[in-house]
Formats: sequence, structure tokens, C-alpha cells
Amino acid sequence: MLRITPDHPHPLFDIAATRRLEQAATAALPPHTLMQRAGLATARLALALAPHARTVWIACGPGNNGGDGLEAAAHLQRWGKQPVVTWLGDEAKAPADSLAALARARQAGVVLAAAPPTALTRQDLCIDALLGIGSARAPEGRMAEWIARFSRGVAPVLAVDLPSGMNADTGTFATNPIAESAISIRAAGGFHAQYTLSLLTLKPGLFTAHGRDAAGQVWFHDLGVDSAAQTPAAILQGPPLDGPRAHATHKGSYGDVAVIGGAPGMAGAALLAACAALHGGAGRVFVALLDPQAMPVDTSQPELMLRCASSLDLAPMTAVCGCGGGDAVRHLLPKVFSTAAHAVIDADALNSIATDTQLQTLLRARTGRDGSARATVLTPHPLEAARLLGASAVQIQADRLGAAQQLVERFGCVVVLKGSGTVIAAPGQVAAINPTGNARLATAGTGDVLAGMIGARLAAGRPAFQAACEAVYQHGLAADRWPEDRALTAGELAAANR
Ligand SMILES: NC(=O)C1=CN([C@@H]2O[C@H](COP(=O)(O)OP(=O)(O)OC[C@H]3O[C@@H](n4cnc5c(N)ncnc54)[C@H](O)[C@@H]3O)[C@@H](O)[C@H]2O)[C@@H](O)CC1
Ligand SMILES: [K+]
Repeated sequence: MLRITPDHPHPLFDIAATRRLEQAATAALPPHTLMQRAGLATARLALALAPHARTVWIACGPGNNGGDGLEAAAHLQRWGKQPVVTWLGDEAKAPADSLAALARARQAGVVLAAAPPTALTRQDLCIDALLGIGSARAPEGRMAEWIARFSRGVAPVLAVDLPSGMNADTGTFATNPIAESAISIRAAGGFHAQYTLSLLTLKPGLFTAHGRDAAGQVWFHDLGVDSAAQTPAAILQGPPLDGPRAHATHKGSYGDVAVIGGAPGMAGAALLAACAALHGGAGRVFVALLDPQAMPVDTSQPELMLRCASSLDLAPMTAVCGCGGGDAVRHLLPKVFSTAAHAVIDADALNSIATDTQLQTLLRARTGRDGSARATVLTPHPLEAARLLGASAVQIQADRLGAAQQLVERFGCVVVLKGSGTVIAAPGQVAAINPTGNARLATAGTGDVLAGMIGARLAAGRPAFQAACEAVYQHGLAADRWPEDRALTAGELAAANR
């Protein structure tokens, strides 16, 4: 059993691949083996998480997720824990594995309770074994009532396989898969589990959209099944593998970044991106501000070379384009697309592309299918992604991996779909989901910082997908390590990045 942290990469498998693995393993093993392993793993983790629990409530659903709960109940009962088990199944309809688990639970002395326990303390534990990957609709009736109890109570919740009701592929909830609410997961029909034990495979939905909030601390048990035969839907990213810089290098070795943006009133966005590129290791950083009244030098960052956009030779450079660019950036995009060696396209530049088919054609024309030649990285947040795809932000959030792939197919670029569990997708690559970062990044300017960080890595010659993955990871990691008592501002984040 593994506790999942951002320190290592992990393959993530969707429901279809998980079902295929389950079927193959079931056929190769004695009956009920997988569920028995799942139940034992659940019981062990429950005991480790709540060693002093006086009451363990196991809420079991009608399918095999409920079966895992019943198997766990049998073990806990034998270990002297006397779990309170409520089961929503029907013996006439329950799947065979689940029925076998029910029989084993009864044999161990478990008596099914008619209702959940009324008074649970912080030391107690709820085990959510209502629904797993078979969740098909919004929970109603007693199931919905029990899920609401998880939220209301003080006892921590251990979700078996997934927080019940969550879609394992997308990290959304069936009640309202489209709820934008980052604040209220309950509005989205979900709840916060403190722990989730993902079984057989790790699922992408645990790490993006509402999944990160809903799943809490994620644990994983492979049930002894090797997943190598299936292609992952995504990779949960691990840390960058880059070593220290070689001694025999100079500023030319790390390339030039040109930040183009900062229309009147928005110079700060471009300067933040430039600062991030500088601290991210770019050899030289030029800034073309689109405000005619802009200052000729930034005295707080004299390393930045402020130039007029028309004077920049972008051919050998990485353009970071759009940060605070307003509508003024639009007329510069044809030059950027046709000349810049590499490009990061952010914010207002994305909005310009969304409404201009000629720009879309130029954008598609610059990227080789391998994503490396004249590499281009698009960095939309969900609303920008929605504009690019002619959809709503709600639709983007309902399937973030799918939306990122659609953008890749449409524009042939590397795509960084920002938000909780940022998705990085590229032509011909298995997508990545970033495990770092937190809500403290939800503040003005942090997106500009990310664009600059990606730009610095592109300028240093990293392949575009790798540059994007590394920058997103480090950006999130900086936020995760940010001191609790210090406000996280984009300016400080830009200066702190590596
Ligand atoms: N079959 C096996 O050997 C194994 C199964 N495993 C567990 O089994 C789970 C998958 O089992 P299932 O395919 O039975 O699926 P689930 O147990 O997730 O749910 C399916 C059942 O719930 C019902 N249902 C779906 N949505 C509902 C709703 N909103 N309200 C009420 N009922 C609803 C369905 O009609 C069906 O009866 C996995 O997530 C995992 O926890 C694991 O133990 C691995 C081994
Ligand atoms: K569950």
C-alpha cells in the first residue's frame, strides 16, 4: 500500500482500462480474490488511520464497492472493532463477489444495522463503500442522506476506491457535474473525504477538477495486479529530473525570452512573466510593453531589457505572449506565430485566437506534429479554453482531460489547462496531471508567472511538453512550500521560482 505524494510519477487508468484489468485478473485468480484483497487493504488502512476509533461506521452500497466494505467489516470485526455496517444492497440482486463478502462478514459476526450510528467522534471513522467506479447517477434517498452525514459529521471519512458519486475519469459529481464552485464541493453533489484508498488502479479523477478536494489524502493498493498491459489515460507527474547547470555555460546557453504584453494599465502582468523568466534561468529577457506611455526601464528589475515590439528579432527567441496584452496584442500575433522559435501563448493572446480564424490557421501552421519544432505552448484557464473550443467553462471542467486533448487536436500545440489538477497535453503524448499547487495560487498574476517559467525552460532548449510539465510542477511546489504566515503574491512567487 502506497501513500501518494508528488514525489513520484504514477500512471492513471480510466474506468474502461480498470475494468479490463479487473476482468483479466478475476479470470486468472480464484473466485472473490480481488475483493478479499481490497477488503483486507481497506481494513488495514482503517485501523492505521483511526487506531483509537470506538466506532467504525461502514456505509456499503449495492454493488462491489459495497462488497469491499463488507470484506473490510469482516476483518475489523475479527480484530475486535465491532463495526456498524449499513448495507443498501438486495440479496436477490447483489453481484456474486458482494454476496460472498456479505456471507463472510456474517460468518465473522457482523450484524447489519438498520441505521447509521448517531454519535461519532473525531477519533471514530466512517468508511464510504457506497459507490466506486460503477457510479451511474446522482445518489438519492438513503444513499444521499448517508453522504450528507459524512459531510455533517466530525469523524473522518475513508473513501473506498473513490469518494462515492465521483466520476473516476473526470473528478466531477453526478448531481451537478458542472458546478463551477471551487469553494463548495457540496454544491457539486460531492463531499470531502479525508482519505481515499484507490484500488487496483489510480484513477485520473482523483487528481483533477473536484477530485483533489473530494479525495483528501490518496492511498493506493494494486491488489497484486500488474497494470502494464493497459495504456494509462494520464500520468500523475513526478518532480523534474533536471540536474545542476553545467559549469561551462554562459547566458547564451540559456536562450532569450521576449515577453510581449502589458497594454495600458496592465504592464504588471508582462513584468511578472518577465521576472519569472529571469528567475527561471533565461539567459536574457526582453520585454515589449504594449503601452505607448510605458517606462523605458524597470528600475526594480534592471536586468530586463525593455524594447519596442517591432524592433525585436523573434527568430532566435522564445516569445511569451499575451500577459496583460489586452486587444493590443492581436496585431502582433501574426509576427509571433510566423517568426518566434518557441512561443508561450497566454491570456489575451488566447482570447484573440479564439475569435480570429486567420490567427488559428497561422497558429496551426507553426507547430510540427512532434510538438518540438517551433514549439508552442498554450496556457488557458478553463474560461479561455472554453472560448477556444466554442464551449462553456462548465463543459471544460466536466472533462478536463478530454478538453485538453481537444485543444491539442485543434491547434497541434502543447496545452496547459490550468486549474485544480492542471492538465498538460501534447500531440502524441500521454497527458500529465500535475500533483502540486493549492488554492493560494488563485490570486492575480500567478498565471503570468507560470507563462514566464515555461518560457525560460523553452528558451533553455527543453522539449515543449517537458518544459510545460516541469514549470507547472515547480510553480505548484513553490506554493505548497510557501510559509503559512506569509501572503503569496505573484511578484514574490516569480522571484522565488527556479
Ligand atoms: N469485482 C471485483 O472483484 C472488484 C471490485 N472492486 C470494487 O468494486 C467497485 C466497482 O463495483 P461495481 O461495478 O459493482 O460498481 P459500484 O459498486 O461502484 O456501483 C454499482 C452499483 O451501484 C448502483 N448505482 C450506481 N449509481 C447509483 C446511485 N447513484 N444510487 C444508487 N445506486 C447506484 C448500480 O446500479 C450498481 O448496483 C470498484 O470501484 C471497487 O471498489 C474492487 O474490489 C476490485 C475487485
Ligand atoms: K466509495
